Amino acid sequence: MIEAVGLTKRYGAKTAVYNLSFQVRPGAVTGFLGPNGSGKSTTMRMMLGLDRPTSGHVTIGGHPFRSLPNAPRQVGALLDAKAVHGGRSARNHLLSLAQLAGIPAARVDEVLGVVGLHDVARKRSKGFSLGMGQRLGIAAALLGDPQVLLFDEPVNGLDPEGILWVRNLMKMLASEGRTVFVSSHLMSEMALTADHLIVIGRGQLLSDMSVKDFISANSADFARVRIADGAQEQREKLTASLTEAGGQVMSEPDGALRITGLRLPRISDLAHESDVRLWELSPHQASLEEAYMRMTQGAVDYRSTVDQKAGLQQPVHGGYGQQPGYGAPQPPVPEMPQQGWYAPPPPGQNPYAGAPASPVAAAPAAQAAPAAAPADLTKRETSEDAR
Ligand SMILES: Nc1ncnc2c1ncn2[C@@H]1O[C@H](COP(=O)(O)OP(=O)(O)OP(=O)(O)O)[C@@H](O)[C@H]1O
Repeated sequence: MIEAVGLTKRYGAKTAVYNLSFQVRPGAVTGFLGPNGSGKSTTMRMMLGLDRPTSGHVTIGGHPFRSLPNAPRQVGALLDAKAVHGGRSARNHLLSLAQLAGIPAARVDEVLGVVGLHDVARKRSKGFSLGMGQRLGIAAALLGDPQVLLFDEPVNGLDPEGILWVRNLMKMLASEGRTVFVSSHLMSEMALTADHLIVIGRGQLLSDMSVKDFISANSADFARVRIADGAQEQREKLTASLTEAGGQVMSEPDGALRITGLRLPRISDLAHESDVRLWELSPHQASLEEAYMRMTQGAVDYRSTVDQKAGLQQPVHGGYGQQPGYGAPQPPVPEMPQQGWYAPPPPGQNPYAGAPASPVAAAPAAQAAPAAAPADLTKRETSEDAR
């Protein structure tokens, strides 16, 4: 198990990590998420004794990394796949690591096989592609057959087959009872790989819960309703009836209706009572990406100025004449923001409201970051970064 308690790291005036406390348990894949610059790598470096906390501490199996006896056999990590002597072959690179840790040479060939690099094992790593470099980094992490594994962006640069392989590898390692802690920006991948999530923003804990709970806490389940193409009158009737019954109705880009606040049987009853024939009535849960975007948008430091729709938009009320399948103007059903990640808010929140003002405000009460955050956590001053 990995345990962080009050972990804080300052670089001069910059607070990279602030008062982080969490546990990473064995037997599960724990995803470590957060926007660029939120402190994930700094946290992992502190776990591995590569950076010293300003305050607080982090232990692995109850010990700080630096006092673990024969650490490479207990903890394997991939932090930076490029940290390899390019003039060495993959095999020699692993052999030198194995020698330092007292690991038999036979294990090197074993892990080369596991990561699929046996055919290029004697080639110099400087000629390796990004994905091959990642595989070599993963091989190094597996070398000591450790119980605890840390991976910083392990699928970076991997092709679809490689991504699938990493996914299965992580799950297999966890199913063997190991502690697997993995950072990634690929939400769709995390949704398939992780059991549990630790989410940080600007160095502070935003969330520590299962993937399922995370999605439920940061978005509402919704129903999708589709009625016959061109059935304009029916659409209006149904929208009015659903709204009257307390539902929130939004129009999806293809003309389907997205409904929150009403359960499926109720929607079905209301459609029946309104004499509206449905082509689709289906339950949906928001994706991890949608829930993540909703939770972290207040903690994003680096955002393109080209993105005119940063944050949740006030829905546009108005015509839908150009929507496919609808020749006539459509009723004034609010449109969903035209971003792929729009998620309805959790129950009880106004679906038309903007983004939460801060990551602290967005965090569930039990997981909220400390109220008294240092001043520089609310403002990113990139010029101070001395990396
Ligand atoms: N050695 C350092 N000196 C000064 N500032 C640093 C140092 N290392 C990290 N930082 C700063 O601390 C903050 C957190 O950085 P970190 O690399 O941990 O974030 P991250 O979540 O891993 O980001 P990314 O997702 O982009 O990899 C950033 O503002 C970064 O510039």
